[in-house]
Amino acid sequence: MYIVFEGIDGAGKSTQINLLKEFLEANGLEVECVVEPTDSEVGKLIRRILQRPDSTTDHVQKTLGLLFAADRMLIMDKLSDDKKVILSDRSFISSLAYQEHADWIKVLNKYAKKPDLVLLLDLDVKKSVSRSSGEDEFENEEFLTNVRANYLEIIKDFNHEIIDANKGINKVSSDIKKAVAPHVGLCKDCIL
Ligand SMILES: Nc1ncnc2c1ncn2[C@@H]1O[C@H](COP(=O)(O)OP(=O)(O)O)[C@@H](O)[C@H]1O
Ligand SMILES: Cc1cn([C@H]2C[C@H](O)[C@@H](COP(=O)(O)OP(=O)(O)O)O2)c(=O)[nH]c1=O
Repeated sequence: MYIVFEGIDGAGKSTQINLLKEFLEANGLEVECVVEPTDSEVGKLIRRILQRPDSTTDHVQKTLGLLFAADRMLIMDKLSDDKKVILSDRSFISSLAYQEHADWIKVLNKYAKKPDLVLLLDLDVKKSVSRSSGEDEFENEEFLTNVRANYLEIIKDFNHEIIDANKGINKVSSDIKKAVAPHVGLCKDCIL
């Protein structure tokens, strides 16, 4: 089971992945977490490029589209372990939302694993900017407004749940557990 967390920067993906992992493990499931960009050589290069002042310009975005697709191929074996619940912080859906040029990005990611479930943590852009470190050029209001709109459109093509990420951490966590429970054979009504 490959469950992907998506959302703009600061939406709470890593916080919620940790909470869901604890919950699933307490219910006897084997869980593995992955993060994109990864800690591979390609992932390290991506993180450097994300900090360039011109990172949101068209050619740098296309460069990132290529690198993200390569980085994700390096974790394909891990994502394909059907005995585990894989919780992923981002996927090729991030490339569709951030890098745009949808047809080209789809071709580049032809061999990327398709998620069984996408949880879109939908956060107000202003909250995202105030939560983020400000280190990356990506974390600006205009850019993220566009990314959020892209997500709401793209997500329709996938089995998904939209989670209101503006709520407190515990409420978001309980909404996520309720959304995931039926997919992993747990009782939705047993979650507070
Ligand atoms: N529901 C929430 N309400 C308020 N702050 C939150 C919430 N979820 C996460 N945060 C805080 O926002 C910041 C970004 O959260 P994080 O989980 O790293 O987001 P992401 O992985 O999506 O970038 C962290 O400081 C985290 O503690
Ligand atoms: C996976 C992926 C991430 N990104 C961007 C989104 C983030 O701004 C950045 C990842 O940086 P990161 O600091 O990990 O952000 P977050 O905590 O919000 O996930 O890379 C893309 O533009 N395309 C992609 O395909």
